[in-house]
Order: sequence, then structure tokens, then C-alpha cells
Amino acid sequence: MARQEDMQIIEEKVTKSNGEVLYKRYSKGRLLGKGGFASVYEIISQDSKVLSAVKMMDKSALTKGRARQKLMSEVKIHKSLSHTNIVKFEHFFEDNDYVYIILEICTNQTLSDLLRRRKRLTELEIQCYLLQVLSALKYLHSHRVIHRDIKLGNIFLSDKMEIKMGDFGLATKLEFDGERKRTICGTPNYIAPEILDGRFGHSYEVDIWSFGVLMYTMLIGKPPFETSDVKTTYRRIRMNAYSFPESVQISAESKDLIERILIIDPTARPSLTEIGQHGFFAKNLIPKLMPTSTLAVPPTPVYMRQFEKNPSLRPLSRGRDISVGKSPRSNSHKDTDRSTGKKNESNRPTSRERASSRDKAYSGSHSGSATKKNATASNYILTTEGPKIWIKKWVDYSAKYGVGYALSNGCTGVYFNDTTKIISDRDGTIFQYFSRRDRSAEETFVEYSLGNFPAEMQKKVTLLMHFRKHLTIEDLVETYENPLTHVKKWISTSHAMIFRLSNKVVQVHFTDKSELMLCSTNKIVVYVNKNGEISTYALATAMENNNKEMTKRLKYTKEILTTMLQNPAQSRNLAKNE
Ligand SMILES: Nc1ncnc2c1ncn2[C@@H]1O[C@H](COP(=O)(O)OP(=O)(O)OP(=O)(O)O)[C@@H](O)[C@H]1O
Repeated sequence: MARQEDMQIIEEKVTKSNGEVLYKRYSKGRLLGKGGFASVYEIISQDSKVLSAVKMMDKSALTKGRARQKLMSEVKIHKSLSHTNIVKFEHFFEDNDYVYIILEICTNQTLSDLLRRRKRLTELEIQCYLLQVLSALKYLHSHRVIHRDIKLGNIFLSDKMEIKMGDFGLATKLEFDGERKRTICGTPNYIAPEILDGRFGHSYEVDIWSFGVLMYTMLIGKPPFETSDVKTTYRRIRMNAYSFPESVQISAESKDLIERILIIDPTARPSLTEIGQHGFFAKNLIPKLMPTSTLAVPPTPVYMRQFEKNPSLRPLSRGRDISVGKSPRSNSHKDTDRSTGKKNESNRPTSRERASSRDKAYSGSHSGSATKKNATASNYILTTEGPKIWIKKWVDYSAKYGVGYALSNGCTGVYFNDTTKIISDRDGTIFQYFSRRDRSAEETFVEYSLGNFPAEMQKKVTLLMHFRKHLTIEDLVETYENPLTHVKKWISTSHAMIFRLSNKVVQVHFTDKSELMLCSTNKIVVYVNKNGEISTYALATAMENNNKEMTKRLKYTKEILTTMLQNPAQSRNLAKNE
């Protein structure tokens, strides 16, 4: 039998109705994770080029009747579901050795991985995620499906940061609404007391209990009944023995909701609709999706402030003091509440450009010529030692406004002629603006959402959006950093364009299309010759190398960097003076 790890291609034998046999091929990629029975890998269909996840199960582990029967029940239930907050079941097939389930891929892992990195989440994030979990649960229960294993590790995040509920291995479908289930199942920390009791069976309310455990865990950082052994955990669940640690400050609304849900008597727990209407979800506006930066760091106070229902007029600052005003187009558009279908007032961030006539006139004056100017693209591709974030494309529009660029992580930025800098995140939901109060002052930055920023920044934001639209890139590299990596300085000469990035990378594009990357954090030089061949050197000894082409360019770069350091304030085009 082919070992799972060694298989590069997965073949699916398809027998057509006329008896003709076809083979669908998939390329197997990296391991995404392992569960009790399954290993999950990235997979690309060779026909459609669609990237998915494949859950592979060794058939020898499925020999016992029950295991196979359980798998078949998982497939049958999952296949029948279609909801934006549920991992999409794409396909199922088997060969002699394995069973394969092809699923929608969730590139941002699970809420369990998120909590491991972040320890605890903010209430804004919890509201955003739980509303989506509620929506998935409403869908499941209305189709008579009980999930029975709601936990952080079974809630995935898509590349857009959308919640996707997965793992239907313990799910069950009721024949009729009043049916009671008797199988003991669930994950110890999240299991409902009526499942442990077993006398009266259980129903939909077990998912509501687990929802309460989920909320507590995200808020406090560990599950409410957790102990070092399962028996004690079960005893505590039966006695409903949990408390809120004083060391963690939480709102009265969140505590109240958890206390209403974690109740021994299942009939006394609130319904999904009642949970959605609880004050916890009404105290502020709730973003539809969180920005990807929150995978690593909490949302910034400036970001969170836009969701306050009655924002005070107090200007907020981050880092050193820069006040944040309100844009004339700060939104008060209507949004539809996912769970209730009702319209509610919201000022959720939006990446839509809703330019006023003034903006249009402005963009009209520059956009034509800016798009005519061709972008330059880098030939560097991700290497193990080289930079993870680099400029993939750029346009020198400094004759009028500045230099626009797209980074390998999907962020778009502009270095303006007045030395201010702007950089949007990958999704275009937020941007950071870097400036100095005066020439001698230190640079500071402020984060805004695309839906809410000071009116005086309108022109700069319009330009940013313009570059974002035209400098599209593929094959994004996932990275999380704050502040966002951006161009700190550039210089253009008759031989090269040189960028200094805030991640301590110097990136040089020579006119003959060769490139150099100097990474000072790991002291590496990457050279991409004009044919796109990549070689890597240690920075300290790179000059002693016999690659003459490279050493010549490195020497030139060092000279230009010295010039750059001597003129700290302004980025410019030196070609005219040469
Ligand atoms: N759709 C997906 N996209 C990305 N990663 C996934 C996906 N499904 C599963 N994974 C990864 O694979 C791991 C194992 O998957 P899963 O939990 O479904 O397997 P399992 O054998 O049913 O696990 P368990 O024993 O926890 O029930 C997950 O923790 C996750 O890291």
C-alpha cells in the first residue's frame, strides 16, 4: 500500500454510465493537520486547478463495522448541507487503501489555533465569530441536524476570515423533532450534562450548551469545567461548577449570556434566536469579518472604536499622538443582520469606493495616465532564506504623486512625494498612514478603516485604491505583522530602482531586470539574475564571491545606500542629476 506521506498524486477512478473508465487526478500538497482517524492535506484538482482540503482515512483503520458506519453517516449528513458558515463538502471517493473526503479549504486554521496564539479574544471578535456560529447552528437545527461536537477545534476560518463549521463525525439527524438521542458523544470539556446523565436522552440543546462553553473559552482563555482528569471534569459539569476568574475583566452582558446558557436543565436554556437577541450582541455594532491581522494581534483601539454605538468625540491616538477625525463619507448605510434578516443601522467597514463628485474629478485627472504607465514586476519567488515580504509590482508615478506598489502578502501601498506613506491590508478593509508632524519629528502611524477616515485624506485614499485595483497579484504569502510592512524610502537612478522596506529588506531592481535583495535580519543577500535564476549568499562574504555580475551590483547598491542615508528626508529620482 502506498504510504500516505509518499503519495504525490491521488487518482480517482470514475466509471461513466456507458462503462467507460476515466481518471481524475489531484496533486497532493502539504499536511494541514491530523485528527483521530484522518490526515488532512492540501489538494489541487489537475483539471480545474481548484485548491481544496482532502481528508484521507486509512481503510485498515475503518475495518470495524461501527467506524465505517460512522464515517458513512458523517458523509451523508455533511453532503446534504449548504451554508456559508459550514465547511463545504465537495466530493467523496475511495480506492483500495483510502477513503477521501474533499472539502472546502480553510487556510486560516481553527479557532483553537487562533486562541493558542492569542490566549484570549476581544468581545468584538467573539461577537463577530459567534454570530456566524449561531447562523450555522440555526441552519443545522432547522434541518434537524445536531452537531454534537461544537468546540474551538471544529470551527475553521477561511482565507477571508469567515467562520466555517466542520467535522460532522458526531452529528446526527433526527427523524422527527421530538426524538431523543441516547448515544454518549462529544468532547469532554464541551459535553452537555444531559448527555452524561443519559436517562432522558438529548436533543438540540446540547449544541447550545457547547456554544456557551465556546463563548466562555474565547473570553476567559480556558474552558469553564477544565481539570486535569476527565472524571473530575464530568463531575464539575454535572454540578455546573464553574466560575469567572477575577483576573479577567469581562462585560456584564457577556457574563449574563453565559450564565443563561450554562444551565443543567436543557429546557431552561435560551433558544438560538433568544441568544441572537441578547444584549451581548446589541451593545455595539459588529463587523462582518475580522481583519487578518487579528490572527496574530488583537484589533487596534482605533479599529474597535468604529463599532461603538455612541462614539465620543474624543480623538484617539495610537503610538505618538495623531488625532483621528471623521470622514464626510463615514458610513451610516444599512446592513442586513445575518441571523435575523432584519435591517439594522451599521457603520461596518467597507472596502467599497464610494467617491463623491469631488473625488471623481480628482481620480479622473490622474487615473488615465497612471494606468497607462506600466508596472514593473519582481522575478523573485519565495525561498526559504530570502524575504517573505517583498515588492511584487510597482509603478513610479512620482512625477505627480508618488510610487505605488503591491507586496507579496497582498498589501498595497503608496509612498507619496510629501514622504507620507499609506498601506492597506490584504483585504483592503483597513489601512495605516505614516507621517511626521514636522521634518525633524519622529514618524508615527495611525490605523483607519476604509469606511472611516479623516476627510483631508480623501485624495491619498483614492490613490491607494487606484493602485490597489491596478496592481493585482497572485500567490499571496501569508504573513501577519503590525505595523504593516511598507516602503520607507526609495531612490531611482539610471541603473536601478532601490527600495528600503520597513522589514529591513533592501530591494533593488536593475534596468537589465536583475534584482538584489539584502535582508539585514538574517544577513542574507538574494540575487535574481536577468533570467530569473535565484542564488543566495551570506551578506558578510557576498563580495568575495566569484559571481562577478552579482558583486558588481552589490557594490553599486552599497554606494547608493550611502547616498540614501546622507539624505534621510526625501526619496527621489537621482537619474536627472547623474
Ligand atoms: N477544511 C479544512 N481546511 C483546512 N484544514 C483542515 C480542514 N479540515 C481539517 N483540517 C485540519 O486537519 C485537522 C484534522 O481534521 P479533522 O478534525 O476533521 O479530523 P478528525 O480525524 O475528524 O479529527 P478529530 O479526531 O478531532 O475528530 C484539523 O484539526 C485541521 O487542522
